[in-house]
Amino acid sequence: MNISIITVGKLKEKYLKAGIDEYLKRLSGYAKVEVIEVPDEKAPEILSAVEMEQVKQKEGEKLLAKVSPDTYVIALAIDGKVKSSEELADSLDKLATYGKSKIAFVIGGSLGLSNEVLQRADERLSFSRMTFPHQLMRLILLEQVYRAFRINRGEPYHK
Ligand SMILES: C[S@@+](CC[C@H](N)C(=O)[O-])C[C@H]1O[C@@H](n2cnc3c(N)ncnc32)[C@H](O)[C@@H]1O
Repeated sequence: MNISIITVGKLKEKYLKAGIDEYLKRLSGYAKVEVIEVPDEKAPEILSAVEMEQVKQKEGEKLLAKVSPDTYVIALAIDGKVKSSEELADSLDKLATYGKSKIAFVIGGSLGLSNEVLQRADERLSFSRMTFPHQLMRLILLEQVYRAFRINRGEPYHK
């Protein structure tokens, strides 16, 4: 299985980078996983609603440019479907069974994902109704993907 995590902005914090590298290393035994960063749109702190939409749209175009037509896209969205770790594991297992070998998880920038990205997505996944910083979201997602592979292989994992 080929998994891409497509994200906005360059990861700056060392502590997040260390965690992400650790999970990428752990995942290397289970799947080909890569993190793709697209540049964020430079914008002032205060934006009008129209400007915010423009930023999301431009970032969305860059995110979608990294998605091939045969990729199954899972958009991370606060108002998406909440799943347990076991349910996520089961979804990934089913995708593999049905021959979906390319999966992209898409994480929005600080303003979120554009409608175009949400429309392209095959599903929207929520990690709760809370808002997480997009850079931390990468780490949380990688840990859950790792957990999913451990669950599917029947390997022990921390409850
Ligand atoms: C800082 S959040 C954006 C917040 C923005 N107001 C929104 O509603 O999308 C950045 C990105 O992280 C991801 N994200 C943050 N919290 C999430 C959650 N609880 N579940 C799923 N994705 C989340 C989403 O992809 C989101 O676009």
